[in-house]
Amino acid sequence: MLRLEGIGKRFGGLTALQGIGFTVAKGSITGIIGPNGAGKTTLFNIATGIYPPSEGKVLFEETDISQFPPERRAQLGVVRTFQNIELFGKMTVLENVMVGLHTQSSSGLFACSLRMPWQMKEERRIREKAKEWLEFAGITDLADVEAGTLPFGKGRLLEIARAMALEPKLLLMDEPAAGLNSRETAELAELIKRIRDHGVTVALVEHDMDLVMDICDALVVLNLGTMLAEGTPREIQENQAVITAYLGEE
Ligand SMILES: Nc1ncnc2c1ncn2[C@@H]1O[C@H](COP(=O)(O)OP(=O)(O)OP(=O)(O)O)[C@@H](O)[C@H]1O
Repeated sequence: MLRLEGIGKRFGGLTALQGIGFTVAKGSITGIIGPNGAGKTTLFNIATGIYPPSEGKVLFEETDISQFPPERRAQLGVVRTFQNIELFGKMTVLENVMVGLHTQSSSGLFACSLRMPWQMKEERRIREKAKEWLEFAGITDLADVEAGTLPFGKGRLLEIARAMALEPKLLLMDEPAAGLNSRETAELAELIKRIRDHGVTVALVEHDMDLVMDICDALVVLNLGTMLAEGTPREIQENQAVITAYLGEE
């Protein structure tokens, strides 16, 4: 689904990544892990189009998207979530998902504000669709709550619902468990598995090892800008180089 080939990234004289190559298999939940400063965020930014790689290629379904900006990737089905949740705080939970759907709709926000009959119908369709995504994320009861007042964990679920409304083929998540307590993390884990079971491939950068080991089908371990290992969670847990890299950090 997503293939990285020989990815390198330099910031001035600093080599942040070198020779990174792996595939995110269709239908998988793939985790990218590694000690602090390993290059995870840099790799995530390259995969999502924040900046291009200094060398190598990002291929999505065999299309070279290395130079595509985030919007163009989203049109192809590569959608991301943010570590710092970016919601419209003054809008309700439901409206936040509706905004995402409007950007896809033929009429758009402006036309809908004119309230022509066919646009009203479109508006109703979008509202229904948005409700379905709230249900999917388990936050239906919060539909009319102002998004800015949500507890952090619910905000994250909303952000994911909004991303899912774009009907991605691949969802890239930047530290989805950051800032969540254990109950919220468990809720998140269930949602991410549901997303995979819904047919959406997931790749995530994450620090929470328990979560990663629980939900991921495959792991990629970065260390000091290079690839240290890849394999199943069990293989990674038993990998001596990985154990040394993590212990060396403490
Ligand atoms: N925009 C930038 N300009 C210069 N150096 C950068 C930039 N972004 C990252 N780096 C450097 O690249 C290296 C990898 O950083 P990166 O943030 O990708 O690691 P990380 O694995 O995400 O770390 P953490 O787990 O602490 O978030 C670090 O040495 C960092 O200082």
